[in-house]
Amino acid sequence: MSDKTLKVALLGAGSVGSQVVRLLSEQADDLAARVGARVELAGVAVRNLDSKRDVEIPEHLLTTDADALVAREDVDVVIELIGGIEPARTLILSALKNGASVVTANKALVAADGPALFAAAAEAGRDLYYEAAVAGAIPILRPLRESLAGDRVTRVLGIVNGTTNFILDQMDTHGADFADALAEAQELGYAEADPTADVEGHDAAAKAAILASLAFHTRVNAEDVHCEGITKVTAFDASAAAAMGSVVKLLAIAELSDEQVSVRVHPAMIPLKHPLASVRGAYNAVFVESEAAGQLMFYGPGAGGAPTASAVLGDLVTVLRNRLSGTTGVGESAYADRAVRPMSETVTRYHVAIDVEDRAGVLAAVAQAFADNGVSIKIVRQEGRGDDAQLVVVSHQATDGQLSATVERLRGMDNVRDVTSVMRVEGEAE
Ligand SMILES: NC(=O)c1ccc[n+]([C@@H]2O[C@H](COP(=O)([O-])OP(=O)(O)OC[C@H]3O[C@@H](n4cnc5c(N)ncnc54)[C@H](O)[C@@H]3O)[C@@H](O)[C@H]2O)c1
Ligand SMILES: N[C@@H](CCO)C(=O)O
Ligand code: NA
Repeated sequence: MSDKTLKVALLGAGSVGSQVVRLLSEQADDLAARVGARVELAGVAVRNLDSKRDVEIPEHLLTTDADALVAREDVDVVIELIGGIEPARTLILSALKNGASVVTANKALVAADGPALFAAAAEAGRDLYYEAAVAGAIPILRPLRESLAGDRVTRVLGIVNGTTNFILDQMDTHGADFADALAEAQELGYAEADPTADVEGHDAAAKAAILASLAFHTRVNAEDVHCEGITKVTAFDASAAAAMGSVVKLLAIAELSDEQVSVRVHPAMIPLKHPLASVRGAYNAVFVESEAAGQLMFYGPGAGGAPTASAVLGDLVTVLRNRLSGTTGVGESAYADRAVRPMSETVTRYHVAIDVEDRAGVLAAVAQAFADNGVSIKIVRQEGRGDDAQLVVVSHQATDGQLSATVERLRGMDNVRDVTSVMRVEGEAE
């Protein structure tokens, strides 16, 4: 083992940061053996010195001056666990400029401004690793970046937000109230500082952008991702899914077709027999389809302090080994420069439930609305309800533009009383 001691500066000691401190201390000997040098905390930047923390941090390590900490010449690696765009961005850029490598879990920042960060790392000859940013503890970025680098990935389909999966699961299995389930996810440390990012789908969209960039060797940022969250998912949607032998999940989907990428996050019905249907609680799973390997599934804890810290420590060991041997890992691979397909041209399927008047010609008029938009119908089910009827229509594949135009037309029809549920259908053969 080298006599050198490698120094780590930690920014942020919240849910994830405090677990990183714990693991660095509890596993110090193993980490030293694996890295080939002792690993020591140089300092921990916090917002408030007196906050109550999940782990005890020696007082002399704490500072509220993150800028001064990243400017220290003896720091080899900066771990950024503050979250958000600023000051995280400026701190990471100055860490790289000062010659430190960086490990971060900050998907919001990587998805918003990845190329500038990767360029700064390349210019500095340092590493920027972010495995914890997508699907927490699950190794998914390195498999895409390294293990699958010789294959052609065509599709990534994932449950990548623990908070929303936890909420949907609690609503589905225990009939839980949305607000109670969200409060529990916050209590368990899964949710973002502002949980709007979780429930509106922005957190999953950031992860989808990162996955798509790595899978398809191109640049996709958060703004390229069509994003719908779970706030409009109702108990009726859940029961409509159950009636179809399906379950509602918030999916992140990145696809490559005709050399264009399409990237989207939205709730969708998936059949109970699909492997993603059994992903419960705050667990995540990412399904990868590639030309030679076929289907691969990566599954595990997608959120929470300790699981996320596991991914951070994994990156830390790699980055420190690189430091010792004077090398860096693989940088950005964005040579393919692919166009992003608009959502309206993305192919999907819809499940639509409508309340209609139960009289002659109504079914034909509804069918005509689908036909006029070029949408073929796969399943129609009708249930009588006094003078009304509930119609459930499941379409064949069509573009999202054709499908949403059909729903608009249904909403405007005199004999349609209400469109009670509109949900995309994924993970099912045509
Ligand atoms: N919690 C998870 O399950 C999870 C999983 C994967 C990735 N992440 C990511 O990890 C990062 C940290 O998440 P978290 O859950 O630990 O958040 P958190 O809110 O629990 O912790 C963030 C900490 O940073 C501190 N902080 C904010 N601004 C600061 C500043 N300028 N200087 C010093 N400290 C500052 C806050 O006081 C807080 O203690 C985020 O980027 C998040 O998206 C979290
Ligand atoms: N808030 C995120 C943390 C993991 O990135 C989630 O719930 O999945
Ligand atoms: Na991960």
